[in-house]
Amino acid sequence: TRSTRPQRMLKAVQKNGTKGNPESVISAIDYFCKHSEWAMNVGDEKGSILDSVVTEVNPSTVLELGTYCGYSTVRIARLLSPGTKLITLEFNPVNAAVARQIIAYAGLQDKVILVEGSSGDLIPQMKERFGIMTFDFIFLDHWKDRYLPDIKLFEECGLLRKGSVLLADNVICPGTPEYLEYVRNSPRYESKYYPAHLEYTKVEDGLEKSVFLG
Ligand SMILES: O=C(NCCCOCn1ccc2cnccc21)c1cc(-c2ccc(F)cc2)cc(O)c1O
Ligand SMILES: [Mg+2]
Repeated sequence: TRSTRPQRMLKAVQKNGTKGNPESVISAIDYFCKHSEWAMNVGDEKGSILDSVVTEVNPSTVLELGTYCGYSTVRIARLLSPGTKLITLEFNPVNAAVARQIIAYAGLQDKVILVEGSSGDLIPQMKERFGIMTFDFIFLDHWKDRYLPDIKLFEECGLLRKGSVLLADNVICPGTPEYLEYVRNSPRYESKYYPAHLEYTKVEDGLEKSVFLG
């Protein structure tokens, strides 16, 4: 059967990237998306904002919802302190298989735990399966209609602490209106919008950073 876009992206990384060099993997994916095929990675513009928030938080416990091809996984993992690992959830097994190879090509496989499944099933298992108490940093980049139910699940499962930072992609395009309304009106969060554009386009999009106040 015909290859998938993530599989073609992996080939481009292996051709144009340098093994063990995360920056070259990020550049190879951005080049592929700008010159060959658009793909729904967070991209370079929003990726720089992601980098700055991760650097500011310097998290010890990290969760990413929505691995896709591993682009943002590589962006985050390359900035983590030695010994820190990030957990990333991917629903689509074909994409997960590509992501594992892209993460390994970047040399970051020891900093990443990639779990296949849905957030609704896996979030309640975080404490028992991974020995997590609370998350310092969460990147939301999965089904846009799961952002709101999942933030409520984080609260119910006691996975947030005073100061936990949630960063959400695509709050304008495709959009997460119910999530935005919740975090911007809840007294339990301090939220800030970072304007940008949909990856590799001129379409308006942005990231919403929300700090849990306890
Ligand atoms: O849809 C998007 N992402 C989500 C993928 C599936 O995620 C499924 N998934 C991954 C873990 C996971 C865990 N639990 C449940 C579902 C779970 C997404 C879409 C666009 C986009 C914007 C404009 C367009 F014209 C077309 C597409 C841009 C983005 O940046 C995105 O992130
Ligand atoms: Mg996204």
